[in-house]
This record gives sequence, C-alpha cells and structure tokens, in this order.
Amino acid sequence: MLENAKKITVIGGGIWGQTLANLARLNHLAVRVWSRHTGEDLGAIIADTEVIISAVSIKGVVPTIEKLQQLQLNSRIIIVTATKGLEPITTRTPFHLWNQAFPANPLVVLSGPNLAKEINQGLPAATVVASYLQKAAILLQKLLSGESFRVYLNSDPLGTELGGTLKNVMAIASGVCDGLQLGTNAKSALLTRALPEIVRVGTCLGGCQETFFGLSGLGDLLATCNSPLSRNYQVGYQLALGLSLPEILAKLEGTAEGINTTEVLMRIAQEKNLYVPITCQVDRLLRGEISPQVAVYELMRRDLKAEFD
Ligand SMILES: NC(=O)c1ccc[n+]([C@@H]2O[C@H](COP(=O)([O-])OP(=O)(O)OC[C@H]3O[C@@H](n4cnc5c(N)ncnc54)[C@H](OP(=O)(O)O)[C@@H]3O)[C@@H](O)[C@H]2O)c1
Ligand SMILES: O=P(O)(O)OC[C@H](O)CO
Repeated sequence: MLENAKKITVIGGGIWGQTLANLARLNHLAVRVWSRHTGEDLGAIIADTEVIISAVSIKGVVPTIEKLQQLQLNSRIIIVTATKGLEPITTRTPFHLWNQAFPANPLVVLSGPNLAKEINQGLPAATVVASYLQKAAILLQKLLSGESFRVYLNSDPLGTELGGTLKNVMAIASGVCDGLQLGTNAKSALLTRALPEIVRVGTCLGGCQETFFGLSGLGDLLATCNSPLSRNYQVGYQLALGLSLPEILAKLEGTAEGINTTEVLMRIAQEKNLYVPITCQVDRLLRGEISPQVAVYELMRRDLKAEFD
C-alpha cells in the first residue's frame, strides 16, 4: 500500500470529486466522499483523515471552508483544492480562500486537462499538483499517480489554478466558434489569441508566465476548447445554435464555471485595466446583449495591431 494507506476525504460528490476518489482507490487508499446530501457527519469522517480534497464548484468553496472552520481542522491535514473558479464577492481564487482560512495547513492545487468522463473510462491523462510546500505536492503526486494518470509537480499554485480557471471562458468562446462552424483557421486563431489573454490576466493575478504554457494552462485550454464533453464548451456551442442561456442551463449536466468566471473576470479586468477582448465578447454574449455573430464581428473588427505587444 502507498504511503502507509493515507486516509483521504473528498468533499464534493460531483463528477470531479467522484473521479478523484476513484483515482485514489485505484492505489488502494482509504477514501471517503462527503457530500451535503449524504447526511453524514463531516466531523466524524475527517477525524482520522490526513488529506482533504475539495472538489466542490466555486459556489461551494466558502460554505465548505466555513463548515470546516467550525470543526477546528487539525493543522497537519493537507488540503487539496481542485476547484476551477473565481469567488464572486471577493474575486479571489480558491487557493487564496483556503490559504486565508487555514494558513497553518499544507495547501496543494490540483489542475490540468482533466475531462472527468475520459478519466473514468481509464483513458490516459496528466495533471499538475502545485504547492509552495514541495513535500505536500510530492505526497499528492504519489497518492494519485497510476498507469493511466500521470501527475506532475509544480511550485506555482496560483498560476496552476488560474490556468484551469481562465480557460473556461475561452471554452465558451470555442464552443461558439464550432457551433457557428467558423472553420479550423478561426479556431486556431481563437485559441492562439486566447493564450496571451490568459497569460495577461494570470500573471497580473500572481501566476508565473511559464505555468500558463504547461498542462494546467495551454494543456487545459486545448482539452476544454476542443471537447464536447466540456460543459463550458457545450454552453458556447448551444448559444451559437440559438438557445438561450436559461434553456442551456436547464439541461446542462453539472457546472459550467466559465459563466461565473467571465462575470468576475470582467470586474477584475476593469479594476486592473487589463485588455481582455475575448472575455469581453463572451461576457456580452452571456448577458444576452449581443448575438454570437456580433461577438465574432466585434472581435474581427477591432483596431489592427501587432501580434506581440
Ligand atoms: N468535471 C470535470 O471534468 C472537472 C475536471 C477538473 C476540474 N473540475 C472542477 O471541479 C469543480 C467541480 O466540478 P464537477 O464537475 O464535479 O461539478 P458538479 O458535478 O456540478 O458538482 C458540483 C460540486 O460542487 C458542490 N457544491 C455546489 N454548491 C455547493 C454548496 N453551496 N456547498 C457545498 N458544495 C457545493 C456539489 O456538492 P454536493 O456533492 O454536496 O452536491 C458538487 O460536489 C468545478 O470547479 C470544476 O471546474 C471539473
Ligand atoms: O466540463 P468543463 O468545461 O468544466 O471542463 C472540465 C475540466 O475543467 C477540463 O479540464
């Protein structure tokens, strides 16, 4: 057994929480999944746990933190955050929120090109665990790695987290691109221009530039923007087909974090004076202010500029 069979608690019984729990079980680890709906006593579950993996969507992060604060968490417990979103009130990332709430606990970010349905089929995938405490990241790497899941280390938790968060906005744009059947040239241009937009925001918010060219940045951008399995991509695709956002959300399986992220990111961009042209059009589209065709027109008709500036 690995690492003396560390006991792991996954908080969040959504598809990503279940997938991470299954990966740990493949390594014969003792894993419990806690969800709001099971009625189980979280305090009893975490009493002997050594690792907590939070796989809730962004709207669950603050409630989860508050619940754990009431339980007076042991400071030896490693906390892993796997959420890809921005908290709407504070505009902070989950890493910031967890760090602020539990400064004494080792904190690890897990993020990468990880479409849960593919991982559940046993298809090969890679991810990143990032922490300022290398020892904690190495432990997570050992606990989750397997023959179909390759885990890389990174020392930039913020950049790792922001790559996974910011690409969701681009996945909506990419779904629109495919839904409108704009072709391979348009898609390549969109994804290539999406990356510097992500880097611009991500570095301003504290991520290292290099991280955005790795698995949790470019890697996740490619996965999410090219897969109909992505909920964010599905939102964009169906908007392009003429469905309204409420119609899409009524049938969507799970959370499309990019919708909230777009709104929060626009506020951050305005406050920090960041140039985010793709995000801006996604935001107007999600608000119902413009059609998908106008969003494309607006992007194409901007002032001409140098490629790198
Ligand atoms: N699906 C993927 O392929 C994938 C891959 C990598 C990362 N992620 C990220 O992981 C996160 C979860 O994704 P998912 O696909 O598992 O989403 P999901 O299937 O929609 O599940 C949402 C999860 O969030 C929890 N939650 C929502 N509101 C909450 C609240 N107010 N209080 C407490 N918990 C709350 C739910 O808890 P309950 O179980 O208690 O209902 C559920 O576990 C997202 O940030 C997503 O971007 C997803
Ligand atoms: O289904 P999505 O759009 O939340 O994407 C899932 C993962 O973030 C892909 O890495």
